[in-house]
Amino acid sequence: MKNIRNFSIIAHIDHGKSTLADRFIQYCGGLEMREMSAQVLDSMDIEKERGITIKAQTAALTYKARDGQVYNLNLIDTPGHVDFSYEVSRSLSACEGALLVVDASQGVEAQTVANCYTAIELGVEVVPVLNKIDLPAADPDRIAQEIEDIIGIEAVDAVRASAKSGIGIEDILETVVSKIPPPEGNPDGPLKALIIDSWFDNYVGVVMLVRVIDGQLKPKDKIKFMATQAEHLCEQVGVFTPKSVQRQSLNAGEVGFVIAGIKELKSAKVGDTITLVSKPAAEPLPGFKEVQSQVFAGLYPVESHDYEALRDALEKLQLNDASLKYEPEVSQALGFGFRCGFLGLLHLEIVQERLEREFDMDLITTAPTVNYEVVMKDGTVEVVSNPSKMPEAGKYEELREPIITATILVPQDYVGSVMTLCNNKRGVQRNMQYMGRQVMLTYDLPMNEVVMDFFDRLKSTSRGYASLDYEFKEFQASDLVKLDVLVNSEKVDALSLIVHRATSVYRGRELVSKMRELIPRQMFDIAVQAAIGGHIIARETVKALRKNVLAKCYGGDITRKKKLLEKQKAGKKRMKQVGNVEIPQEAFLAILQVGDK
Ligand SMILES: Nc1nc2c(ncn2[C@@H]2O[C@H](COP(=O)(O)OP(=O)(O)OP(=O)(O)O)[C@@H](O)[C@H]2O)c(=O)[nH]1
Repeated sequence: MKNIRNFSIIAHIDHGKSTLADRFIQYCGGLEMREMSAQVLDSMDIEKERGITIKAQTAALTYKARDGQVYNLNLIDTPGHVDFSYEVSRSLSACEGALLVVDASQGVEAQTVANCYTAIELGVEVVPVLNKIDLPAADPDRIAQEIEDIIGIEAVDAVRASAKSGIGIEDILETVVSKIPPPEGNPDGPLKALIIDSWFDNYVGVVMLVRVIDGQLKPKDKIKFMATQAEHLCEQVGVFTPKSVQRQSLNAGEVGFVIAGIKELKSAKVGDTITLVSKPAAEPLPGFKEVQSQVFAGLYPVESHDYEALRDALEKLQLNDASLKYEPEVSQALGFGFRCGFLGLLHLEIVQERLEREFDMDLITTAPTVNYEVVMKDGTVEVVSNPSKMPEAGKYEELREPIITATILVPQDYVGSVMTLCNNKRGVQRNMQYMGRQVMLTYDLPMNEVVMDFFDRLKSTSRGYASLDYEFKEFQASDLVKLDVLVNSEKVDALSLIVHRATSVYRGRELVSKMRELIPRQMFDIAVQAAIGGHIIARETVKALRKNVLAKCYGGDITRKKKLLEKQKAGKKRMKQVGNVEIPQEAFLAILQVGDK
């Protein structure tokens, strides 16, 4: 075990984690620099197109160090986005060390800070690396100081590297060997293996990436999942190099994959402990958690006959994404669809995009919402995630909304505007700390304000410099009201919103005025109204159309006429007929464009 090193890379999105990982693979695989084209590296990363690593990948590397010994380096990749913090914590707890990769031209971001703290709490050795030193704007000395100020670890001597040009790669690997401790564990104890990640493979079923803490795991062993109590027969074990290579066994201290003929991802939950039926461990490894959806939205097919296809697509996506939840839902306005639960906004965006691109679905997505707790008169608590299902005012005792604690890291110049933004979003300041050039702000914020447009606004008020990390804190009673939208006097359930009373009138007005811009003119006047508890608070009219689209092409040119009709048809795709009015997708998300008072 003394020649094993298990480590992860903590880095903010785009700071170069994937590029660096590819370099390690290249270096340890013994390939010459010139043999490794950019394309080869890129093809290993299926998530490249989006630029975000979602599924943790791993690689077992063999490294001959300067001391002449051969080391077994297990690199465990971690997702880099705020929505996946639970996965990050599980990956980190499978490691003894983590490389903190910071872009030497950008500096430390809130997400990296949060992940570093998680690592430090888990007792993981954090080793800083300054990447992208090839960039003219790189200022490694200043960034090293920043790491010391903000994270509080020694960084002045951090390796200066460029993953892109291959500078400092060997130095990093040497630091991994010298600074990160080898794994400890009992090779003869009862098996305890932590599931770091799991995904579905069409040929072999569920593949689990595990870290064996104690004991040994071999094919034909009868295994048991301690959280779900399910039992399976281990069929195959092996490691990724990053190609999969079968092994006779996985031993204490090692990282590798396990295949056990499991058909459903939900039987192999990230964070669960695998043990042997014949010699079970007394207790599971700490830290297991059921992941909970934080953000919800309705997804509806534009064409109602695509409903079954949408169900199939969601089912397929769920095979590989256990955190995606969905259940059928009927909307008066939109017909049959699904209410889906996501880990966060980015997760929602990814799912939506995959449905549209990979499954060719035309969807109407409703504005994202959160879970509310409704305390009924009889004291029971109901959880409601769809605003249109919210009971009428007066029927319940109290409404509670989820509050998150947000950590924002921002350069001093933008502190003022970020604080204004947080206040507008009903934030309560908890802390403010100066750390070198940066300021760390801690706010309690209502999650429903954050899912709206908080992230975009944070970026725009700080010119992209502020970074955010958040975690759920608690449900808190709040004075919330339901805002309904009526189109030609018909209530459109899919447009209902929950808003705070203080801003409800303003939001209602802004919303209908935005919708007036977004709903195309039709052959008749369309009244768009906002109502709270039956009272109309705002009204706008989309005036009837006087000309038709073909009026522009006086007679003659048939191709031009066709083109216009085609264009109109394409534009129609993402519209939904509500009553006799066609409402485009953007109008369902109009609330996201409503600013603050
Ligand atoms: N100039 C320069 N660019 C780099 C370096 N390392 C990475 N990059 C570039 O930075 C961008 C992001 O790199 P990635 O490796 O994809 O970053 P990542 O942290 O893995 O990003 P996610 O996968 O989104 O988490 C890419 O365009 C890389 O080519 C470096 O050392 N120097």
